[in-house]
Amino acid sequence: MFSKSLFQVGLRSVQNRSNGIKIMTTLPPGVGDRHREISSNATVVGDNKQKTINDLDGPSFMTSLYWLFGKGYFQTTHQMQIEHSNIYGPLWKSKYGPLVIVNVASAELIEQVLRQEGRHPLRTDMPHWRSYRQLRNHAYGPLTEMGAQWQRIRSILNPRMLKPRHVSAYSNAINNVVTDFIEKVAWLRDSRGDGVMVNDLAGELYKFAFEGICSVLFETRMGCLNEEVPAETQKFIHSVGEMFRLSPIIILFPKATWPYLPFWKHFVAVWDHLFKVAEVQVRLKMEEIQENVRLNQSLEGEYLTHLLVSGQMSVTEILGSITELLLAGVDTTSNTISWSLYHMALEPEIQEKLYQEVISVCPGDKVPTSDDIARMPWLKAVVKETLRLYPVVPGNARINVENEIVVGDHLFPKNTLFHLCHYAVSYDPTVFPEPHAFLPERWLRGGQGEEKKNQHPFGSVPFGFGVRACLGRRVAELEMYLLLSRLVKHYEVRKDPTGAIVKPITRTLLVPATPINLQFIDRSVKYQEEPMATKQVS
Ligand code: HEM
Repeated sequence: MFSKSLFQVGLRSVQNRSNGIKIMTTLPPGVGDRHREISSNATVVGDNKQKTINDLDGPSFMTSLYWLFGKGYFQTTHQMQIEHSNIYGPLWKSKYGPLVIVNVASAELIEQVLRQEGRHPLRTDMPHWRSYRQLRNHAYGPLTEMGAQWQRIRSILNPRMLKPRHVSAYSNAINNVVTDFIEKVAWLRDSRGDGVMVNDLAGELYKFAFEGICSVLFETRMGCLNEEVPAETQKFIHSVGEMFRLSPIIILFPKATWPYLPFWKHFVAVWDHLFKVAEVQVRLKMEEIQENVRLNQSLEGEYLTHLLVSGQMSVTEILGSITELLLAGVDTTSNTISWSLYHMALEPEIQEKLYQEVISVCPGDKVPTSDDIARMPWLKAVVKETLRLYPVVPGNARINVENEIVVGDHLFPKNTLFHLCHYAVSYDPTVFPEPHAFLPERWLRGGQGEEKKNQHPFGSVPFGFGVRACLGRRVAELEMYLLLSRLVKHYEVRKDPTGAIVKPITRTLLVPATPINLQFIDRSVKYQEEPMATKQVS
């Protein structure tokens, strides 16, 4: 009955369109007045015809291939977003064989797409990731699941990942990992960096991030920050990198050809390893729980214990979800922290402001808690600005499965594939003046932060928006805040005097193209030595 009435309303809107009068497009249930305003933009053009995908300009298949492989944008597709939006404007279509993608590169239009999403938003359905799971009879997790089943998984996984009360309970576990990382930096510097340099910081931070997310999910330590990293862990980190490297290549080929591709076997093998690591931990945790039950001991625990004990998901489902959480939790935070430190090394005055903020909130040996972090606006601004310049997910592909939608003055049918060009918008000078400059103050209230009032809220949405937004956001933020604040308190970070500028490339995610090497000067040693140095100079 409900669907029937929807159908009738839908029909009416189509009739309106054909009458050539101003259209009030049918909106999905639950979409408010704001969207009606948006829909009223769907005015009829002079020739009485509603604009559609056919009216969009954009590169043909051959032109797209030329850009990717002739001009060499395959690994800098984020940069291609900017170039194409300069040529075609904020809305254009790209063709890849039979696939037509509608690119959206303005804050207003991205807001329109995201606000009109239905109850079960869909990223590109990652058919190759799903194929692997079908091959091995694994369950889908939050990244790969769709529809009502996706919603069910999220409703189970969300509370202990996103509710502040639960997330702040992870502070101790993460702080322990941070303490080890600070020591590891000293060891790396002294044993491999001539007493001053840490080479390939992102590589080291991958191990930090893996250790951090494992300490949250499994309530256990994996030894990634030991001097010798366990081979299995090293292999996990390598497998994540390989999977992200192969993904954009495999997707270029038709599904039927995948099993015959020379690298498909490798793709399957790296996924096997990712699942294996999670499986070992799930099995160990189940044994621990059984032992506790046998001994009549409490089953208190955080993430994995909770999932296993609450019985809301089967073990296969838990494995599918935990593997995807692990996968999503490594490259994302580690790269963001690397870029933050890189910029602070390039801009010592920004680092100094952060240092002053941290020592005023946490003087002496005080280790920051989530409450302390709440009193560090500069720290948060540094992370926001980093994510603006380097959005880990530079472009997000979405499909409007549930409704036809209006974007700008175009009407798009159900199942249109949109590519949200977050990177291009992050560098839009009308949203962020001086877009290439690293200016954390643009996120602060007052002072230069006056700008903030004028900033479009969809100018930078690094964790996504709405029900399908990042599941690990709060944990990621906690990890980044605790690590950055404590690292900057302990060390002064300086740039590599011989180093060239590091640029990002896209490997599914946005990552540094070349290693980031930085000097780490122990602040306590520095301040003991500084008078000596001054004396020598005088
Ligand atoms: C700097 C750190 C991170 C950034 C910038 C980031 C960003 C994102 C973005 C943009 C999305 C897509 C949202 C959308 O489609 O609207 C996403 C999804 C997701 N993220 Fe994160 N993420 C980060 C860290 C993490 C961590 C640490 C975890 C795991 C604990 C995680 C788990 C996930 C999962 C599971 C999804 C899929 C959610 C779904 O489709 O329902 N992320 N993330």
